[in-house]
Amino acid sequence: MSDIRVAIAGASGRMGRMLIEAALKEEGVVLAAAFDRPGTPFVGRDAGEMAGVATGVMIGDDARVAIAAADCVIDFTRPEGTLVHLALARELGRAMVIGTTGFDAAGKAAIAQAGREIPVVFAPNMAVGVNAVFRLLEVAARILSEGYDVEVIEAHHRFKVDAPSGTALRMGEVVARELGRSLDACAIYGREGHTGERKADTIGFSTIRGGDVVGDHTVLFAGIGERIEITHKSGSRMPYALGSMRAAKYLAGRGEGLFDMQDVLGLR
Ligand SMILES: NC(=O)C1=CN([C@@H]2O[C@H](COP(=O)(O)OP(=O)(O)OC[C@H]3O[C@@H](n4cnc5c(N)ncnc54)[C@H](OP(=O)(O)O)[C@@H]3O)[C@@H](O)[C@H]2O)C=CC1
Ligand SMILES: O=C(O)C1=N[C@H](C(=O)O)C[C@H](O)C1
Repeated sequence: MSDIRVAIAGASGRMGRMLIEAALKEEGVVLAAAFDRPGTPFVGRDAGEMAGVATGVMIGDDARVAIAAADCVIDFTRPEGTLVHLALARELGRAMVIGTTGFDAAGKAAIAQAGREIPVVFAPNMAVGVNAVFRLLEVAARILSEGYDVEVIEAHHRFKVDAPSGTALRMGEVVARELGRSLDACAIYGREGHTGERKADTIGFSTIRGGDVVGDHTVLFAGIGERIEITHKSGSRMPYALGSMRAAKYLAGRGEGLFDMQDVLGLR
């Protein structure tokens, strides 16, 4: 199989930099382009500069030119940016890996629609460990389906703009599905004042924001007399970037379809 040529969106962002570093190291992946919003100070500089490598690939500000130069665009930006890049990938017939979180229902529908024309991996967390936790949660929810209250607790850095995290929401969805519930119907996103007793069959979410926390997630199953906690802690963003490289390679030569990291890792 020939190398997959990737374009990195949001090249100067926290994930963009990590993705460039990973793409430069990953066998079977070639960094074809890197781009960011017009006006971003890094536009016009070498994409490898922050990783201390001269690549000859300059950070551009024209998404169309960058996406056209690649087989696959990897996007960790913001929903509004990702949807513009998605439209370009559709028009140009390019594959796309989407790590951005915080989409509304219309955004998710646009991604599903694009998956009917181009190959797309869309996942709230590309780390192998988190995807293993999704499977562990299915087992835990099945065994602890009676008499245990489910709470999802997540912590992230002060710069994160969406809450709860995409990963926390997916954890809630995994548990809700296993328990035969709809997350939309049973999620509680905050408590304040006289809340009354906790209702059985709800799934609660708690969000912590502070400092430089990369990303911690815990699902708590709280019973009478015992508690079970399943926790994942990120110490670096590199596992997200390496997972994204696996996702890009998974899409190489593949036809249209909407996939997630469970597909990429063969966990279905
Ligand atoms: N799926 C996963 O495994 C992971 C997902 N994420 C998600 O990835 C996303 C990015 O996170 P992070 O790297 O920390 O964020 P940053 O804010 O550090 O980077 C975002 C980048 O996207 C650019 N950008 C912002 N808005 C737009 C837009 N409208 N159009 C085009 N580009 C835009 C920013 O440019 P500028 O600086 O000019 O605003 C910046 O370069 C978030 O949604 C986060 O939740 C993060 C880690 C792992
Ligand atoms: O914004 C982040 O940093 C992260 N976002 C993703 C999410 O919302 O789940 C993944 C990871 O937790 C880091």
